[in-house]
Amino acid sequence: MPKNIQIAVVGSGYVGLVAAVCFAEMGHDVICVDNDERKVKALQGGDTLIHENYLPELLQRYRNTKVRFMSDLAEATRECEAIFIAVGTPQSETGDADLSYVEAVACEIARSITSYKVIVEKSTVPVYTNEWIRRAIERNGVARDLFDVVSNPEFLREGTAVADFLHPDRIVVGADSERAAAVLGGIYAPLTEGTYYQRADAIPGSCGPTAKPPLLNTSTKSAEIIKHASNAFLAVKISFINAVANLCEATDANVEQVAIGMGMDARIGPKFLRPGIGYGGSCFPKDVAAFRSVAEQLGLDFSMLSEVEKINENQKKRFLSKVRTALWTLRGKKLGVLGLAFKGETDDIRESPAIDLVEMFLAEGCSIKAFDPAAMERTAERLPAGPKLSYVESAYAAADDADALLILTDWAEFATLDLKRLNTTLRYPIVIDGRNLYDPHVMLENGLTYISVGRPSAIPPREH
Ligand SMILES: NC(=O)c1ccc[n+]([C@@H]2O[C@H](COP(=O)([O-])OP(=O)(O)OC[C@H]3O[C@@H](n4cnc5c(N)ncnc54)[C@H](O)[C@@H]3O)[C@@H](O)[C@H]2O)c1
Ligand SMILES: O=c1ccn([C@@H]2O[C@H](COP(=O)(O)OP(=O)(O)O[C@H]3O[C@H](CO)[C@@H](O)[C@H](O)[C@H]3O)[C@@H](O)[C@H]2O)c(=O)[nH]1
Repeated sequence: MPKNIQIAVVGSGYVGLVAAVCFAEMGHDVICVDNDERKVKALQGGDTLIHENYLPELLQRYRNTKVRFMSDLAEATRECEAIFIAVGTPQSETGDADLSYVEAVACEIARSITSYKVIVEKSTVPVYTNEWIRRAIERNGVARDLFDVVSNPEFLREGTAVADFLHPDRIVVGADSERAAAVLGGIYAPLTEGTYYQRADAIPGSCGPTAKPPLLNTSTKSAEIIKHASNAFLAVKISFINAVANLCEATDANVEQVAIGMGMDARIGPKFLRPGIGYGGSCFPKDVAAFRSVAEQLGLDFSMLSEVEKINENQKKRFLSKVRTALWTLRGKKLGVLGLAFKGETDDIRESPAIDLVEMFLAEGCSIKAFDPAAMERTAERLPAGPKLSYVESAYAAADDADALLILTDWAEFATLDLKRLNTTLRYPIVIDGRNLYDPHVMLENGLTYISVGRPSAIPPREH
């Protein structure tokens, strides 16, 4: 029977908050610490602050009981055996990960250690950070036998964060001490022993009642590299398929068919081969840059990653050119925009290619009516509404009297629009889709001119 462990999670953002409620769901007692008092109060009051499936239910179930929110890291450190650091590691001006938040937390933890603690690096950090945290804690006068630092990278995706956390493909624990590895083994035991999945009220996901996700024990450095290498590899896949999509456009081939054919090879796999306007979000852009920077600092040539970044940037420019070609000119054009978040099912707009494109179209003299099911409030803080930009309440309001409708985010609801209604709402029946959400035949049948990514310009007959 897995035992209940006292856990502190520092940072209550996308990773910290999800980890905190999921650890409670796994049976542990959790203190979630944030130095943003406003967030702490909101969470104590039951406001999730971010848009994630299952998060409201879990927060409601455990808030102020098995998950307590506070800003006092010293108290949390004293009470808990394992302390997960889940604060931001944004990109610095040089491309490196900015580790100042991690450092501040490590030093604050060090000042409160009086008994053995496992400090867990959950934030995404470059190789050697584990050693660097350890030295920072020692410099604060903590005896070496009073703590260990473990690397336990997180692989959840936004939008499916809770299900991903509770149904991981793998759990990676990088530990240079058996004692610390055993604590982490205990924390994840409800998943690795499968007891969680036998519960009738378990959050559904990929692991069925008999599943047991593997826990991979590694060195701390290997764990750190696993995280950066995994994100960089996924970014490679996306840029690769985007480059193939461009080749398909040049030859009137169909990238969707090409991706299916490639993905059927078990060595390649079908996932992360969706072409579009490029990857965004708070992870891939910064993690690819940080991994490239690590290689540079080690004197190694990993220029492949610079190419990945270049292709990614270029995808947005190609999309803009497509819209320009379809409308002859951009100046003065009225565009309906569907999607502002960096991907569907999230309200996160960090490094969103959709927002980059909105800014590019505004700079070209277009006016925009934009709709996103969850990200409009955040976008309006960055790009306030004005004479050229308005935020509207539905996809059809965005399309109303527009010269073209652009699909920039792959929200599920954008894939099931009433096409007849769109046709009559738009000024010109043109849909330019940066996410390939529609079958071109269906668009044609509904009288819409449809332009997407990596598919033939003239629509060939339906395939049966
Ligand atoms: N977002 C994801 O999908 C994802 C997935 C896997 C890994 N990661 C990594 O996890 C880390 C966190 O990412 P995030 O998206 O949750 O970030 P976030 O910005 O949403 O949340 C970070 C939180 O840390 C808090 N914080 C900062 N300094 C603090 C301090 N000194 N004490 C207490 N709280 C403090 C902030 O107030 C904020 O609430 C990053 O390293 C990221 O790369 C993110
Ligand atoms: O085939 C694809 C898949 C994704 N994307 C884009 O890539 C970006 C990232 O998507 P996704 O990976 O689903 O979202 P994240 O929440 O950023 O998750 C990534 O980044 C996290 C933070 O490190 C990791 O934990 C996850 O494993 C990793 O998938 C988004 O802009 C997507 O639109 C594509 O263009 N094509």
